[in-house]
Amino acid sequence: MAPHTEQLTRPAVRLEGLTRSFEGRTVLDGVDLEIPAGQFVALLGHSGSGKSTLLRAVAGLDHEVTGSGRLTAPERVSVVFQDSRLLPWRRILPNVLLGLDGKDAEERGRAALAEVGLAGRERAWPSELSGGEAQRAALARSLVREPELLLADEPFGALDALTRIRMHALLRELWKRHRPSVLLVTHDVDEAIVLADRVLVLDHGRIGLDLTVDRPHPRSYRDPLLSEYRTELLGALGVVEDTD
Ligand SMILES: Nc1ncnc2c1ncn2[C@@H]1O[C@H](COP(=O)(O)OP(=O)(O)OP(=O)(O)O)[C@@H](O)[C@H]1O
Repeated sequence: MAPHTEQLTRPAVRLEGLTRSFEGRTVLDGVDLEIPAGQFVALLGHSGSGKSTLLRAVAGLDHEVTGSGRLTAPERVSVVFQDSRLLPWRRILPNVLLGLDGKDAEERGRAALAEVGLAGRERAWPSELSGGEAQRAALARSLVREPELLLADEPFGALDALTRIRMHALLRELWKRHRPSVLLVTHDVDEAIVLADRVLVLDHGRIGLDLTVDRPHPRSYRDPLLSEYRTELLGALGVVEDTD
């Protein structure tokens, strides 16, 4: 996988007045958003606030949905979901290579698996992988396509706490090496502030808070300076912290 060497100055993603409704109910109500190329962004919001709807719109996966507005996204977009969506009847390497052709595809697939720590597991079946390993394979399948934009919808939501922390480090490492723009949907405020350089809160169909997290990486959950960001984000989500 070659890193993106060119530094693009145009925004990778631009939403202008994006609306989406279901059965007459407005979920996205004129969202305006620009994500510069290479930026790592997290999107928070209450359950049902429209995070996945926004992500699906950017991914171009919502053709049948009622809506309006303008949306610009890069050509090469990869999506990672909460479940790995590996095909159970294919081994790991063919899963990673799905839909790819070209002479060097296999070599790239093997390199991607090595990058996510799955060297030697190319011939394993998806059922033989742990949840964390399956998500690693899903990341390899995304990154082997050299996306300009990586969309991730709760990719670590089903993993145990320790595996999540390892996956955070891996995702950040992969981002550093390949520099796609990232839009990470999560429920987890700590995940957002540990990983992302900008955190958005979706509220009543719009971006209610747009927060730049200006702390060096790697970040620790225990960093007291992150607690100000946490408080501000929880406030935007309407959660009052217990100060006892
Ligand atoms: N295809 C659909 N048909 C009807 N309603 C839908 C559809 N997709 C989403 N919705 C509704 O739109 C609202 C926003 O859903 P969405 O999945 O985007 O929220 P979310 O913020 O991602 O939620 P969660 O955090 O619980 O995953 C919800 O009320 C949901 O029921």
